[in-house]
Amino acid sequence: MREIDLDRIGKRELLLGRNAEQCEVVLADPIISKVQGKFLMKKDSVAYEDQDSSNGTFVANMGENRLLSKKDGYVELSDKSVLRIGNIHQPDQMVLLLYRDSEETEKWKRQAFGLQPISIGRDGSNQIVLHSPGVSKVHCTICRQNGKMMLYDRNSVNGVLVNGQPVRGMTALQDKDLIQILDFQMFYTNGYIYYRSATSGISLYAKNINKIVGRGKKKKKILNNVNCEIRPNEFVAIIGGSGAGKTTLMSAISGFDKEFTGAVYCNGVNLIEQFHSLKSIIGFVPQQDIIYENLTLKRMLLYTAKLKMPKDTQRQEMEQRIHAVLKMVDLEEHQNTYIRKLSGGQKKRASIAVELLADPKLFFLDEPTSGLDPGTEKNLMMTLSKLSKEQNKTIVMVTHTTQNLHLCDKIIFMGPGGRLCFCGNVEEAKKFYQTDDLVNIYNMIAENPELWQRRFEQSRDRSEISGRRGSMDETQSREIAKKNKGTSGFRQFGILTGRYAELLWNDRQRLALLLIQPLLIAILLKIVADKDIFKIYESTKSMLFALSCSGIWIGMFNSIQEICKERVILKREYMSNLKLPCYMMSKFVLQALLGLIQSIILTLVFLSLVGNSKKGIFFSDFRPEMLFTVWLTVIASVAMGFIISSVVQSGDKAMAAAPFVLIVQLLFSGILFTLKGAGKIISYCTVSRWSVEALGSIARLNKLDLRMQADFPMLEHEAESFFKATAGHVWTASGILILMTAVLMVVATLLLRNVAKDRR
Ligand SMILES: Nc1ncnc2c1ncn2[C@@H]1O[C@H](COP(=O)(O)OP(=O)(O)OP(=O)(O)O)[C@@H](O)[C@H]1O
Repeated sequence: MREIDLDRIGKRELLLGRNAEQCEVVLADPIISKVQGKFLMKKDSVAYEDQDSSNGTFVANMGENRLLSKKDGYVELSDKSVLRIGNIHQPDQMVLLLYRDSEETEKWKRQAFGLQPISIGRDGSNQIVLHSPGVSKVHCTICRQNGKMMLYDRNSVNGVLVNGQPVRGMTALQDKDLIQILDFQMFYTNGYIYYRSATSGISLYAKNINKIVGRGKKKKKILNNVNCEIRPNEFVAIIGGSGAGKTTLMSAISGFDKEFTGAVYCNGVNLIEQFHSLKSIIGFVPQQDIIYENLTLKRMLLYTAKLKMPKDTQRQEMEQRIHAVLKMVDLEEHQNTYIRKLSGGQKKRASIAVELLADPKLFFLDEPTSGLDPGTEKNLMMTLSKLSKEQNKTIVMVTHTTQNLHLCDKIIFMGPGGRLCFCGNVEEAKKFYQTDDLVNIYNMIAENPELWQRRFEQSRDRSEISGRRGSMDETQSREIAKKNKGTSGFRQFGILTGRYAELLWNDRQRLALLLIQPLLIAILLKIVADKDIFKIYESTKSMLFALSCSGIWIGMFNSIQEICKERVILKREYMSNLKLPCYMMSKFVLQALLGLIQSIILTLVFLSLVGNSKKGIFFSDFRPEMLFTVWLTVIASVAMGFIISSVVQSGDKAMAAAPFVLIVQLLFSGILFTLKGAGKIISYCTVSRWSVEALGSIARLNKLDLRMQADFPMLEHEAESFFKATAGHVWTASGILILMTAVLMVVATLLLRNVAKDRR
């Protein structure tokens, strides 16, 4: 294995071949032609052209996988592009060239195969140790079996790619195979694994990005043919006027918005197609904070670590990582402070800390400096700049500020209509726009964005190599590697339930209100209740209806804001690895528990206040049965609340939708009106109907005297099938309430999938 530093040769054009007299890069291998290819060293990048070699050059680069010949012209190389020369099906007759674009601080190491298998993982006991929280303790092993080298994925969280293809369980390794774990690249040849235990950063290349929204006359282009390149470990700011498409561009190049045309390559791999494999190396901090106000900073980070880090991560390792991350964002002394008590700038840094936990190599931030004072803003920019250089991170942020842009390696200037009007460093921008003040550029672009977009493209084309774009348009997409098992469902459910319980508990004031509410309602019900309740039909029926409505009210208001208020955090976690059914179940289980306590307070206090007890359908006392029915009413209403909460984007909108749902429950319960036709059908779908039906049956309404019977004893009380006092009937009504709850929860979970489409 040889390493060749192309920059050090110091020429613009470098020939690659066997002939030492002609070529600057000499590979004395018979597979290589005398002059095989040519590297063109540009200011920011390197391109390669095959020189009519006898074997051609096979390129695997930014979605391309093809054999090059001279007529293909130059191909732009990106970081970690792979060139293969010779017979790619016979590795012993093939030369493998890996192109790395970033500064390498570490030499390639090699691990020889002995009798024992080679294990690769995060833990120090492995032969090859990869230092990244996203790597599992023992990620994979390679061993000799029946004369073959076999690679076994040890059920790792983030999987292994061999030659760009995900390994499912195991695969046989061939000589010169490339093994990739997150952004660690290794290769196998001649009985050795060559690797680097430090990563070298992620490059990003956006090609021909267009995005159109709206239909008909409202159709508009919000990204207009954007092309840009971000090199490993660069700190990049996307700037431009309001509505210029900064956030839209960032969502597209981060893979968080997939609805655009064009392609984004992350270290040469198509980001959208391989998002599932790559998402663990991506961090995204949206405009709103992605932290829970009612947790302490450390607890927040601990829950996130449990969700994001591999399940074999020990508590001590998590603590160490949390400590390291808090240090990076300078919040160590606030680790035990409740997030609600942190300042705006500290909260922003806390959101960054949450994302840093999984050690993302590609980090996106949407307006992290908005609302910060100039000092805090500068500190944050310096922190980000330091992170990009010291922690090998490629950082892209949207910002409105022009104050500290000199800290960035590159600025991307967006103009109205989603036009890219500049991409380069601050000094180059000033030179291009012939101004000393970046603020002037905003005005110049606003006046004529088309002109500046055209000028910038022309200036770029002059320094580009003709044919580059054309050749890349023939991109062949690779198979999607859907491999990210993440934390198991049960584990996630446990973590999310723990976090939600802590959040409920920490908001003591709200919890107290939720528990006092049923007590007050029970007292109010007693005040309006007739003395002859449970003796006279009419007053009992009205009271049971009121009890049922109270249950519906309590359940819905428990849950109606619980999802929408944390939608931004949910979106971020969902895009990472959160499983929505686990999330919904964690909410439901705790809401059901809370609902049980509220039902106990409401039912038992009310029944003891009215002082009547009766024989139940199943037991000698009807109270447990009444309580159970009220509880079923509450949890079905909790599920109704979840439906509203998963559809709307904010608590205000959820509260605005609530009266409509409650009115439907009142009108179609079958108590206030005699329903026929469509009304009857709707009533079958209401919680109130089945709740009152079960309560009325348990209270044996059919057997109670009508009020008129006091004056006219011969009058008969006709039994209604609605309140048939049989065990079967009570079971049916209760079963329907349970079924409704299950259906509503499934619908709410399905609806919640739209969270991925939220704009921010
Ligand atoms: N899904 C969408 N439907 C309709 N219009 C959209 C959609 N997404 C974005 N836009 C529009 O596209 C334009 C660019 O939006 P974007 O949020 O990217 O701008 P921005 O540069 O980040 O603005 P700001 O600096 O104000 O946050 C805006 O005019 C916005 O209204």
